[in-house]
Amino acid sequence: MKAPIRITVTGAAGQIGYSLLFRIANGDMLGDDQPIILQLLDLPQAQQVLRGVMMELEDCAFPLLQQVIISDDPKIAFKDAEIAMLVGARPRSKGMERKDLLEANGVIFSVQGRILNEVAARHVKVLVVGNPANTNALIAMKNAPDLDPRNFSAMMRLDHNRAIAQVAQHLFQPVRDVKRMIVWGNHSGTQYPDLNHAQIRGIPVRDLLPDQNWAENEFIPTVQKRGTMVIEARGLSSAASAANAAVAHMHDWVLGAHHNNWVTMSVPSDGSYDIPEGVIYGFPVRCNQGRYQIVQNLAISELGRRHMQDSYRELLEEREHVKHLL
Ligand SMILES: NC(=O)c1ccc[n+]([C@@H]2O[C@H](COP(=O)([O-])OP(=O)(O)OC[C@H]3O[C@@H](n4cnc5c(N)ncnc54)[C@H](O)[C@@H]3O)[C@@H](O)[C@H]2O)c1
Ligand SMILES: O=C(O)C[C@H](O)C(=O)O
Repeated sequence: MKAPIRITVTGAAGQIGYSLLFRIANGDMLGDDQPIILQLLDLPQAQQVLRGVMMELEDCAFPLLQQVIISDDPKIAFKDAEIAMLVGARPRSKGMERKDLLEANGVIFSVQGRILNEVAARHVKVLVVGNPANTNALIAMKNAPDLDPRNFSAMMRLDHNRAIAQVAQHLFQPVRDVKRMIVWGNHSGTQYPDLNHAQIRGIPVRDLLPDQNWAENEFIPTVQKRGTMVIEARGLSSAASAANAAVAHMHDWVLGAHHNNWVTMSVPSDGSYDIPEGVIYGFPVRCNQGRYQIVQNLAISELGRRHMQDSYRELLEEREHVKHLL
């Protein structure tokens, strides 16, 4: 029997939390042989709801779930955490851009970064979901100087999955066969979903497209705007698909992606693809034994480069806006 892993989930009483916790407790994230302890954080006014969520977790009698701790104190919730899923933050509503949330949400991540630095396990893996996710992850990372920056990531997996689904649907192909998708940049309208390296059973997706203009005219804008379309349809931002992406992100980071595939993670830039250090940026990565490596030497078109630099510049603007928190 393995030792249990402590997993912190913030915003655990919220929408994403309600879809996420049961998947984690069922073993979907860390495997069906890995016992877990859930440490759930939410605001004082959400504690009653959180107690209800805890009761439901208990009522599932998940064999892997050893303990559930609920708290409104981040020092308790992050204590010895080996995995931290930072979901707790305000979502945008109709008509807002994700970066409009920086004012309201940025400070949450400076506080939580400091507390992670103080009380979490030194090898904690951090995934920031709360928007604007890339810049919030940068804030958390900068406030945790004793932790390895490579332990911090932001979620682009939902965009990655959306891109795969669009290609699979367009070409009437099974989702599982679409490999080597990438979504570069920021989790925002400037992201660059790139199918130029994607393959279906080894055949380049580009060679399968009946209309070469589809990528630029339909695929890219559809993926870029998908979050907005969900908000317009549901009146609430995506939750189950976000939780699913968070589970997949952490699963692949810890246990490796299936079938030698690569996945998109937003991670600290290291100069790869002319994206200078100093932002958290969506890159294609391979994961192995709990570590990720940015996939290198991919050819990027002129148009692709422009998209990638636009998204980089937007991240610089966001960083400038929160420089007092870094
Ligand atoms: N990166 C992505 O792909 C992606 C996808 C979907 C949603 N999101 C973002 O995730 C965040 C959460 O979305 P949601 O739909 O679950 O929102 P929600 O409003 O339903 O839940 C958020 C929860 O966070 C809690 N919270 C707020 N501040 C907190 C703090 N300081 N500490 C702990 N908990 C706190 C709230 O009380 C609430 O329970 C939003 O910012 C949303 O925009 C990101
Ligand atoms: O769009 C949003 O605000 C929520 C989330 O980031 C998404 O992509 O669905």
